Amino acid sequence: MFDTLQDIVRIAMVGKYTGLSDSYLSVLKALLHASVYCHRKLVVDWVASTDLEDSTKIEAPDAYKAAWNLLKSADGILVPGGFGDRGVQGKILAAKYARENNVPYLGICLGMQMAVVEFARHVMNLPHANSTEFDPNAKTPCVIFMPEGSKTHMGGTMRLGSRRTFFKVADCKSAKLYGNADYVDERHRHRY
Ligand SMILES: NC(=O)CC[C@H](N)C(=O)O
Repeated sequence: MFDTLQDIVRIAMVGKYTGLSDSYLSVLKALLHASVYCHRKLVVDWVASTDLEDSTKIEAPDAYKAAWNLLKSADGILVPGGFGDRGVQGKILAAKYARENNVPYLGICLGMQMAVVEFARHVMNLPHANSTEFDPNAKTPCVIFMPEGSKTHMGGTMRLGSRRTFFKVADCKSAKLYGNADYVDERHRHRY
């Protein structure tokens, strides 16, 4: 079926492990299923998020240009999960580009958290907005350590596995995405 598809859909995958597609295997499989459903031939362009950053413009201008060209030719931008602050600025830049240019953006875990930081900084005019994962003393924390976790036991404290989330707000956009459900069971793997 995949081989018969003609029209291409380009997805820019902006992450850290660009040389290691195994770590994003489930994301790639989901994209493949979704693209076949939409009768599109999936092309995934891997973009190292650090290559989108200003420092790369100076240190490796060709890599910077190539990364931005890939991002700009994408039909959709996906920023998957991740840990650690390397490449985080590039993820924020990708989210900003997507928002300003109306390119569909899917942020998973860290990718979603960075879209929140981007929106807070550039739309809500909160320049110090950050996740406390990257700045524990952030003046405007907008992604915070989950109170049920323990700061002293890293690794063992992640919110892992299925968890029920209730939609409590009337006319809630997230609830609509889930067909106006009262609650949703989602898989978690994060500390913030
Ligand atoms: N799965 C993830 O992407 C984790 C995001 C972030 N590092 C957190 O711990 O919340």
